Amino acid sequence: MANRLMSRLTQCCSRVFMVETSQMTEPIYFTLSATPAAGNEQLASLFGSGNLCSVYALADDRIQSARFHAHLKRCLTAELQSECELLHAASFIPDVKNSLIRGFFLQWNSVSSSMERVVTELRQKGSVCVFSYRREENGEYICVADTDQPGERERRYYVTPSTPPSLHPSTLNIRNSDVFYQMKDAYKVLQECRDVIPESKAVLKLVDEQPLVSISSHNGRFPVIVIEGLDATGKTTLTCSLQKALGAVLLKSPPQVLAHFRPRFDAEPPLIRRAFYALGNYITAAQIARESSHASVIVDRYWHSTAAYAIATAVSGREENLPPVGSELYEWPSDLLKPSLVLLLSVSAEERLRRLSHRGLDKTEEENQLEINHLFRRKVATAYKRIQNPACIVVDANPSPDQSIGTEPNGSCEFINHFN
Ligand SMILES: Nc1ncnc2c1ncn2[C@@H]1O[C@H](COP(=O)(O)OP(=O)(O)O)[C@@H](O)[C@H]1O
Ligand SMILES: Nc1ccn([C@@H]2O[C@H](COP(=O)(O)OP(=O)(O)O)[C@@H](O)[C@H]2O)c(=O)n1
Repeated sequence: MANRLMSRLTQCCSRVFMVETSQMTEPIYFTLSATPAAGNEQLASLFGSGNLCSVYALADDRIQSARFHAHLKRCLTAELQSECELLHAASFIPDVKNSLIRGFFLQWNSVSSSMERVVTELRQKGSVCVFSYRREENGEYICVADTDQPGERERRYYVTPSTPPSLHPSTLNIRNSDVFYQMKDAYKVLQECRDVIPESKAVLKLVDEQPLVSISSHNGRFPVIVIEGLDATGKTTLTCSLQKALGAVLLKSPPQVLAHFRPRFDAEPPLIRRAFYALGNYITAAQIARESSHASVIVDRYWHSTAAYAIATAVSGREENLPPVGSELYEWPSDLLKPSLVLLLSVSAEERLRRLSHRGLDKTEEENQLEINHLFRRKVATAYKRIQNPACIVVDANPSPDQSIGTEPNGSCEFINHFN
């Protein structure tokens, strides 16, 4: 099986390979070709020192592939932490959606017995594809890959520099791997996981029990206001105040009925985790449709959170790598109930950290990452603001609750004064 999948990686001449040497710089791109080609500075820096190989986890189905990729990362990180540098790598076909296959690029300097052992063990595994790289004395860069061709154990390729694609390759797989634009697509992922994650059945049952909500179910009798923002921007504080002030019903996404499943799905790779949160929005939508017929509804996080976090996590590296403004990836799902208003609470990085430190609650792994990773936080904030139809109105949430909260200079309304 792995050999067949390996062919998918190597025999396709139009495939481009990418190695990310740091979060802040442009990845290194190259192709594998049958004829020698001149290198460039980037390849020289990559091949400059030590031993190199790349590893891709491959399986026939997407659930196995996603879980195996996460497993491989855990193994490589645990086994090789001190001995080698683990870089993110990927292979893709430019402009071809869902062609991205993620992997790792390993760089190690000395002759390391555990590196040799791990690489040999990986080669023997059915679902791992390993490429070795070296620089020849004549200066050519060579990649050696196993093959499944009769009479041929391995094949040599010349590593050839490639120009960066116009859109960052991690955007190729977002649709239906990180963000789901119809309920049936997220539903399908959890259906495919039923055997490996039994909790999926219970989640699907909860989804099935909800009455079907058409996007026009919210007929506007009572307003539905969604409050969005990064952790500790004051969503819970504001939603509670609004609930009291407006006599509104308070809902959240994911809904309470899914709360105890979250730790289970938070531990899964993005494909499964994001499908879980996507389905949560549809359960919340059914609750919104029900409640908004007799009262105003305030919702603590909804679709904007699901999409913004998913896109910011899926897109590696710099903020510029995010899908551009107007990309179809920021569209609202065609079958998800729309709120009347979405407010995005925005606080400065300093104020947010101050609030987090006062709160002292347990934080999810992702939130810990947010705290140390300003770049990721900026990407989430930018993705929030690019989501369209409905777009969110940015609210300056820096003032304390007893001060007025207005919109940011580019915002469009003075939303609420003295919400306490
Ligand atoms: N406007 C505000 N000014 C100062 N502190 C605030 C404000 N809003 C919330 N807080 C405090 O910041 C922390 C995070 O607020 P919370 O409402 O739980 O945020 P979220 O729900 O967005 O994670 C809490 O300790 C809360 O008391
Ligand atoms: N509607 C939602 C809500 C949360 N989420 C995910 O859940 C995480 C934050 O949810 P949370 O409930 O811990 O956040 P707070 O409301 O505590 O700030 C984000 O990192 C998202 O990945 C989502 O995908 N969709």
